[in-house]
Amino acid sequence: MGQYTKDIYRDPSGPPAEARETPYIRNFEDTVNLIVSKEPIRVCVTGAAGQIAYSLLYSVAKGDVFGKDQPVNLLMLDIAPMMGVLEGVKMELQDCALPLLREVVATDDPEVGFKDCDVAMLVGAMPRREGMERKDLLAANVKIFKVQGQALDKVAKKTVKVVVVGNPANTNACICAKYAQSIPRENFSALTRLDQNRAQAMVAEKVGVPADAVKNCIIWGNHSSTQFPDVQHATVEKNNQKMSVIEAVKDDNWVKNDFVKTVQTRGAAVIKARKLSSAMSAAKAIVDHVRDWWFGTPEGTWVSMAVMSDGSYETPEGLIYSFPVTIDSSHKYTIVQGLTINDFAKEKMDITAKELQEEKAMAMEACQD
Ligand SMILES: NC(=O)C1=CN([C@@H]2O[C@H](COP(=O)(O)OP(=O)(O)OC[C@H]3O[C@@H](n4cnc5c(N)ncnc54)[C@H](O)[C@@H]3O)[C@@H](O)[C@H]2O)C=CC1
Ligand SMILES: O=C([O-])CC(=O)C(=O)O
Repeated sequence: MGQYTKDIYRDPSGPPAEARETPYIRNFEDTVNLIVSKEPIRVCVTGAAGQIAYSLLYSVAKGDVFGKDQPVNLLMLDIAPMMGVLEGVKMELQDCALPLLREVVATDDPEVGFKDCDVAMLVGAMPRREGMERKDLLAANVKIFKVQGQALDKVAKKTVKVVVVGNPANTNACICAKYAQSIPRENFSALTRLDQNRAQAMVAEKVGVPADAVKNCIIWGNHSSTQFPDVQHATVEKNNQKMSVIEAVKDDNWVKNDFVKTVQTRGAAVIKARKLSSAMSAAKAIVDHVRDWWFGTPEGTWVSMAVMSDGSYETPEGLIYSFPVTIDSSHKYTIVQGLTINDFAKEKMDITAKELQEEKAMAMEACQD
């Protein structure tokens, strides 16, 4: 056993000696050996001094995303005035004494933050306040993603997986990919998992089942109030019986109106109540998004990710549009094909595509100067 393993055994918070003969401890030893033998991966979180990152960093460092046997080096990026705060976050992470956490870097230089990174979680940007739409942040935020795209292009691994969270997330991801030409476009995504989780939880409450009994809700399009949350192909398990959500809910009016509107405006409702935008639920959604990208989706299940459109479902190519995807064990996602799109859905999907086209045009212009 290596030095690191011995240190864990000396740790008073480790397993009691009398428990070492139990099957649990044999598993513990296996896990420790795996941790010792695996190379750390490099994970960058931007906006690391902000509120989403405060939850997210802990989840990443304790193994919720990349597994309990995968060591991580955390690269935390924020802007110069936040370096003092970031030092505090770094101290707290160290004080958690997490066995998977190896190196912690705090920096305001994107080329340091993205150096050789395997995964980049781009959270850092200005959040909206009450009364704003996410696209109102475009002028302020889009240039951040131009600079970060250029830095990723220069120093990140070419296999880096990027998830953009900072709003307007889809368009920021589009700009980031554009300025990182040496990295495949498929490696860029934007977060719509929070919308999916909201939709799933809302349906579960309506039907009276736990959230994980609801599967395959879809978010189409933009992470904005034009997104289309769609349960036409979703299923629910109730009393050991699997059925379609439409059948379980038995309320077409709710599905087409209240449900859609509530998911579309949930972010604004949280801001109104908290005077700050969603943070805990956003961090949880980032964990879900990246974990599924890393490990793959379970058989028969798809998840929503905003990815580069290839024209599927007649969406304009070259937009970062949210689709249902399945993911294999080699981190490759595939847009689910062949779903029936009725007239109601088609109309909603076109509205959100149009908004994304407009945002992209505005973003390209903002990046010229
Ligand atoms: N896609 C989604 O589902 C969601 C997106 N968001 C968005 O995430 C973003 C972050 O939200 P919060 O953490 O609540 O905001 P926050 O204001 O608490 O933190 C943002 C952090 O980003 C930093 N930052 C600003 N410019 C930066 C740059 N160029 N490089 C690195 N860091 C930079 C700030 O200094 C700050 O520490 C916002 O744009 C918000 O609208 C929030 C919730 C959900
Ligand atoms: O609404 C916002 O501005 C923050 C966000 O993206 C969300 O909560 O979905």
